[in-house]
Amino acid sequence: MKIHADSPRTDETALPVVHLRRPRWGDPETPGELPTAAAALVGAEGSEQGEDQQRGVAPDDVVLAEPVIPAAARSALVEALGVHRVTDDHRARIDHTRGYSTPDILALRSGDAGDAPDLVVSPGSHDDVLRILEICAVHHVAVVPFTGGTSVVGGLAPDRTGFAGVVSVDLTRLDGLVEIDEISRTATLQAGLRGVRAEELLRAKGYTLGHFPQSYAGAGIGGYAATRSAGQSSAGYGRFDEIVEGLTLATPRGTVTVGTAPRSAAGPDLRQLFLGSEGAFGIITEVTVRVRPAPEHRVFEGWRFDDFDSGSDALRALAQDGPMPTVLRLSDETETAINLADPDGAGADDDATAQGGCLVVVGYEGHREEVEARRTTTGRVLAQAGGLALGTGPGEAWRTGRFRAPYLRDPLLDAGVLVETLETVTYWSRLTDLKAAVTAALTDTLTEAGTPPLVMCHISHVYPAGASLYFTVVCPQADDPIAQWSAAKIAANDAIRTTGASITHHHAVGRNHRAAYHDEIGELALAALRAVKQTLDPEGVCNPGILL
Ligand SMILES: Cc1cc2nc3c(=O)[nH]c(=O)nc-3n(C[C@H](O)[C@H](O)[C@H](O)COP(=O)(O)OP(=O)(O)OC[C@H]3O[C@@H](n4cnc5c(N)ncnc54)[C@H](O)[C@@H]3O)c2cc1C
Repeated sequence: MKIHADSPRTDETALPVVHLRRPRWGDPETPGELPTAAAALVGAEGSEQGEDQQRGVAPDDVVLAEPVIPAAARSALVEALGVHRVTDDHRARIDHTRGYSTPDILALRSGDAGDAPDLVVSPGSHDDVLRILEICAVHHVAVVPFTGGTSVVGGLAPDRTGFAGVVSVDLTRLDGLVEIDEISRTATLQAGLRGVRAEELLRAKGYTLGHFPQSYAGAGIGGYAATRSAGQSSAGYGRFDEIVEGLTLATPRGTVTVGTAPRSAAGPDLRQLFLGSEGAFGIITEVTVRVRPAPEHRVFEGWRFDDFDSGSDALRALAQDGPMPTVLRLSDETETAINLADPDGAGADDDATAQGGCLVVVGYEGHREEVEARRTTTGRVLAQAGGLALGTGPGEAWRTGRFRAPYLRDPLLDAGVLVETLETVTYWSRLTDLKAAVTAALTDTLTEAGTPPLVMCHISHVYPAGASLYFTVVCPQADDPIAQWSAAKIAANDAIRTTGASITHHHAVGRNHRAAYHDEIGELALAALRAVKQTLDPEGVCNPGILL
């Protein structure tokens, strides 16, 4: 087995926009395949026959419930948007069913499209979105905003109990670069703009957003803002919420615009109320972001540390005392040994894995002289902390392969291998305990179920006070893989909350993390958020059951 030749092994400036077709990741014309070493690692060599059996029900054969939208709501939507912008087409409903978590993929493969929307509508303007919300509020129809559809936390599967139907609002047509303010270095982008296309439009003017989540091929601006997404270059460019200067929100009660100035003492910062609101307060239609000049030079390199703790100390030193590279990431011993930082090389030995220990990937972007100066001083800190320079090989392998890992999941599932990820964040002083607790929770639960896992972890985003941990879990699939993962995830969530960490650093809350999130913020804070929702969305039609 080999990775398909056309799968995107490239950097962010050359990736195509991918229109995701459920249930598989990426362009259906260029399916991912397992690299030989990875296939051998999971015992999936030559299992094409097994693959066909595991792929499950084809999307076109999934049986959908009849759409249950009130006739008056449907005709009002058609009148507002035009007949071609309102559809209950089978494939459109399937492609807007849930997101891209492993349970989402498995459910659809099993033929379960129970969360399919009744209608998919495509607004072309902010006013269209206002009108949709107004109509849905009147007819008590639930509304799901949909940008790229890459949610991994159940953010696209609202609780339809008590509602007269569910409408998915696909924002793809809101795909414009509204304006660039070159003096202030900001850009206003429409919410439906895909990340890849946004970067393309900005690069044409000499700028970059610097936001590259692993879901970059599919996710978009509205989704980034609604989930507080974090890109792989967050050390240098900041998380998405950190670069948002302002936004426009359509609600069933009208429009809210925030972000008069970059900083203000005029009351609480309302941008922070709407960033991460996951469609529960309304639909974000425009976002103004800080942009940077596109980098003229970049260098990515690898460093080796003896163990995770010494690598973690080195990252903390950089996060607290500088200098800060653009990308900074530490794989633990298991992830390094598997070579997960380079999906093509997963399971294979190379420079990064040969000597054991833990791999740190460090990337620098900017003006040439500044990059080289930062690289020298960062290198000094890493060497003093016990790091061994591995050169640019492992860094470049990670940079050009970093959008490929999602392509491995489908062939792994085809081969009967369960793979899923989860993430969390805590203070540096609690990081070791958090890693141990989550690893033990996942290992114990899946081992007791008779499917001992491989649990890998990396530090993906660092701050002066703490860091996020990202876990990847691989194990044989049980007869009911959704229940199998659900038990492991509950145990991991408990471990996260017991060690005082946050239930999510960047995947957001959705439906899957709702209970843990409510536990995390407490009753009073929850009541305050519900009061905001009640004000903006008195009928409660905006993404019911998501977040709140
Ligand atoms: C393979 C893979 C890799 C991933 N890697 C990363 C990563 O590196 N970093 C990261 O942060 N996340 C990652 N994610 C998670 C996901 O991509 C992010 O949450 C992303 O920000 C979602 O963007 P989207 O456009 O796909 O949003 P969607 O999935 O369309 O929506 C996400 C949520 O926001 C709501 N929403 C969408 N648009 C709007 C809007 N305009 N206004 C209000 N609410 C809205 C939706 O209803 C939903 O609840 C990954 C997911 C996958 C499948």
